[in-house]
Amino acid sequence: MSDATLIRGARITGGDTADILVESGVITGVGASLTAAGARVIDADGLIALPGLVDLHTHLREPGYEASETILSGSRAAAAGGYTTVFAMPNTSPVADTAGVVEQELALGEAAGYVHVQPIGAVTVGQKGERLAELGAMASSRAQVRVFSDDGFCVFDPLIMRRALEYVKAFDGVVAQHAQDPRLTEGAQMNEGIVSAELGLTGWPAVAEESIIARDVLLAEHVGSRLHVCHLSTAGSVDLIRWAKKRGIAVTAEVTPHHLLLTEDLVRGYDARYKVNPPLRRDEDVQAVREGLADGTIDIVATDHAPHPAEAKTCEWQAAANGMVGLESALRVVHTSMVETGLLGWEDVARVMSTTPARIGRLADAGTPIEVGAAASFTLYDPVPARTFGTTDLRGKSVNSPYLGRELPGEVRWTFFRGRATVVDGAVVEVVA
Ligand SMILES: NC(=O)N[C@@H](CC(=O)O)C(=O)O
Repeated sequence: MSDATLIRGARITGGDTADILVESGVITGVGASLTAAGARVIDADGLIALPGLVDLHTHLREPGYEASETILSGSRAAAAGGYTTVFAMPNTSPVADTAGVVEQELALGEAAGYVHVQPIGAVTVGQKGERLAELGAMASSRAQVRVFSDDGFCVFDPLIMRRALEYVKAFDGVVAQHAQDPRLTEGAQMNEGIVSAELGLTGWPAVAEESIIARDVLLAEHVGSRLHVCHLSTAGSVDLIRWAKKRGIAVTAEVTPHHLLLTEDLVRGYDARYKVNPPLRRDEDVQAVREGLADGTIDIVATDHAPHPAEAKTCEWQAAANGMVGLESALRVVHTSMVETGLLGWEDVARVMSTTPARIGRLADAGTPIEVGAAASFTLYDPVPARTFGTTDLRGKSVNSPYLGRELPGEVRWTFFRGRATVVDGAVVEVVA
């Protein structure tokens, strides 16, 4: 029997309409009026075909915090959002700071089968910031780690940061920095500014992010290495990255969907779903990160999907954990914040949510355009008008989404990972067959 799938009439990356033929996990045809005897036919009229999304910043919580998420549940959430690759942050228990842990994560991702789970290695042992982890061993392991981060913590010691930047050059790796001066943010609960003063909450000042970015772009220039800045959130940070790129420094930067849409004003209700690190910022910052993403200063959108159990979120603000789930909503949030505003077209969305994150993470077989010969990893997105985002839209283990009850456009209708459907007509498949 044929394993072929014929997708009829999708708008390729939001542009011209064409059929897509998939056989044995590979795209074997893109064009008008394709035929394939015995193929399963999918009517994609009105749907936008995008290369499978690639998330450079996901927290999957396994090993160690499986009550919040597992590699399997997070993979399902990813597929629901149109993703075919997620880079898993190392703040697990044990921390992913050895070849053994990253290989275990890789294997669990393969067993789940929904997306490629690409482990990120910790920069320092136990993410404690004191001495370098086994970066070389993780790079040469079966997981072939190329991205290293202590995300959740800043690599604060400048000498350790310098050594990490120097070390990863040997295998074309990149250090993804969580830019947060820990001293300037001790006890911080939200963005520092007028709202924090009104609410009497300890502030997280923009300068705590900006001063680390300034230091690190200079270090990256000094040692001639690649630096990636995680979840950039302030107007000043955008200016610094713009300056660094103009100077020829090899820096890339990401923004999260929530920093493209939400502001600190939401904290006024003390609903801990809006508590996140870095915190939601001012409207001026949201405008600046949108412009930065539109003009290429910011390279990518990354979710910072951070699942937490109900008890860590349905409590008083000060006791609540930082973090929001984001895999299932990311494309819809980018649709409303960047496409509906005219700041990005769908080709740009494919670039910032698929092609460039794969390139930064040095994954050759992810983020590839929808063309003959490429792996059949893509998503079919229906740009339907806004409807209420609800718990049925969430497919992971945790429900700490800031969008519940909010109107968002669009719907992921189908996702294919290496030729196999992971989302079928809006529903995540139980088992990837
Ligand atoms: N982004 C978040 O708000 N939370 C992250 C870690 C972190 O960056 O603090 C998490 O792992 O929960």
